[in-house]
Amino acid sequence: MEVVLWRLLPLLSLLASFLFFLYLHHPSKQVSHNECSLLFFNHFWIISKRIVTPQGLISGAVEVKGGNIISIVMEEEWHRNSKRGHVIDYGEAVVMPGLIDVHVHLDDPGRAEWEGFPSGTKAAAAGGITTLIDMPLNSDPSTVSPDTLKLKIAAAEKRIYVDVGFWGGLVPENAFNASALEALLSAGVLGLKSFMCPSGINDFPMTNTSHIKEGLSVLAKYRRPLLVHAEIQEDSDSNLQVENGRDEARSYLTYLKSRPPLWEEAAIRELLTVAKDTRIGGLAEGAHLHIVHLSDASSSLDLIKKAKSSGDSITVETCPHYLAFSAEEIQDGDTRFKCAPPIRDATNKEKLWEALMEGHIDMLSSDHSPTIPELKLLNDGNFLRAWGGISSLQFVLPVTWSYGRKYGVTLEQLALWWSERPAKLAGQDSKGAIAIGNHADIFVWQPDVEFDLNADHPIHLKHPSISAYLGKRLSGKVLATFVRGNLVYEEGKHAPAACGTPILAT
Ligand SMILES: NC(=O)NC(NC(N)=O)C(=O)[O-]
Ligand SMILES: [Zn+2]
Ligand SMILES: [Zn+2]
Repeated sequence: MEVVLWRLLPLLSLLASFLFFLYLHHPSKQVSHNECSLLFFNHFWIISKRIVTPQGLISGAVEVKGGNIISIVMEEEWHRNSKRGHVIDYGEAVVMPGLIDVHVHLDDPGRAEWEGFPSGTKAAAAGGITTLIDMPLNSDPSTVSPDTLKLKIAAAEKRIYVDVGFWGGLVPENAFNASALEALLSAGVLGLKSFMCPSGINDFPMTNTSHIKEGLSVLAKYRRPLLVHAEIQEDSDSNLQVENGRDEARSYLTYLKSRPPLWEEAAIRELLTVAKDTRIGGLAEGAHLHIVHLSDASSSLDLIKKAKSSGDSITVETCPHYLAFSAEEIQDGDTRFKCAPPIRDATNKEKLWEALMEGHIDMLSSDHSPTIPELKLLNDGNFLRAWGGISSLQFVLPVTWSYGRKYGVTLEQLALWWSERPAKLAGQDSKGAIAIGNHADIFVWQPDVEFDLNADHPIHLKHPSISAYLGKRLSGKVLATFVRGNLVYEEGKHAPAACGTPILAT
């Protein structure tokens, strides 16, 4: 009897391992007691033939444990490797560092009906974005003090599916008050943001260069950036046309002429008078200036290039909508395309691509700035009165890729523009690259898979109808998104619980 038992033992243990395997892979077990992730494991390997690392594209495996990347091995080494754990093999699909979107308006708290943290961060996860930095305006109140930052953090609690940081507002009320700015920075905003023209939001008034100079001198101590909406309202013919008839107001050209490139150029010219303070040995050494959503690829860009070569600490972003669309294609009355600065002509678009490819534009951001469809005035089509802002968050990756292919955009460039440089701007040393020790913020996608962005497509944004990309055919399907090792999105499904981390600067 005893002998029989001994003989059966290997068989029994085989059966036990098989049952354990079934238990782990049973569909109902995919969602464990850990509701933050669609994956049961805390220690696992991601394998792919195409992993984008700072050293280039490799075929190999990324080991994730406790939310971090703990090792990266090449394919040859992997085959020699005997220590294995749970393995997810993505084959030819591309594994990249999660995108970091430094310019997002989620409008929460106070205007969550415009977007809000839950839908905004679900859309981000579905688009491969693992971290976003929320703008200080369009929420109510604006984030301009420690108390208003507290409201943001409270609103984000258990409602964010990806990591979220916050920019604070530099406004006339706090700009000349160094201790107020220090309190805001000490409370954890990653940097400040200001407008050189009216922002469209009453509790976020515009700043002039004196305010900005003061802001930079405080930011210098914290080594954090100032982001600037660089347009200065100059007189233009079409300012006078606001009261014109319905047809003029529906015409895209009327709107385009109301915000000429001169507005951007004038703002940047003024900005550069204080940007020199950021040079080594300057009054605000340690601070950094970042120009958001550049649209003008002519004189404005020339000024920025000159400032960079003079040693100013300055960077610039543009957005997918300036790279995808041109004024010529925008139909009159189609206010989905209204944003500031405006989308300019096709020649300008070509020059933006050229500047991006040549490295004069440092990074990309969505400037996702939605509202309720009623305020987009989609029926009326009045470009002068509609809310300005493009709705795009979930689609920035396929848009950059689809429209960039003819310019020869590479996967490494995508990682540079959408991960590495944004991480640096936001001071996130543990993010922005697939590297040992970093957070396991990773997404997996199939660049060649095309899809029609129509009503059948799962859109997680609160108001899909206002998206400028609706009706487009795009290339690049996101399969899976990991935030700090949690599988937060896979094939149309999100993790049950919202476990993103609010990021506060220390
Ligand atoms: N209040 C806004 O969200 N404005 C935004 N609007 C745009 N870009 O049209 C922006 O970033 O300037
Ligand atoms: Zn702006
Ligand atoms: Zn914005």
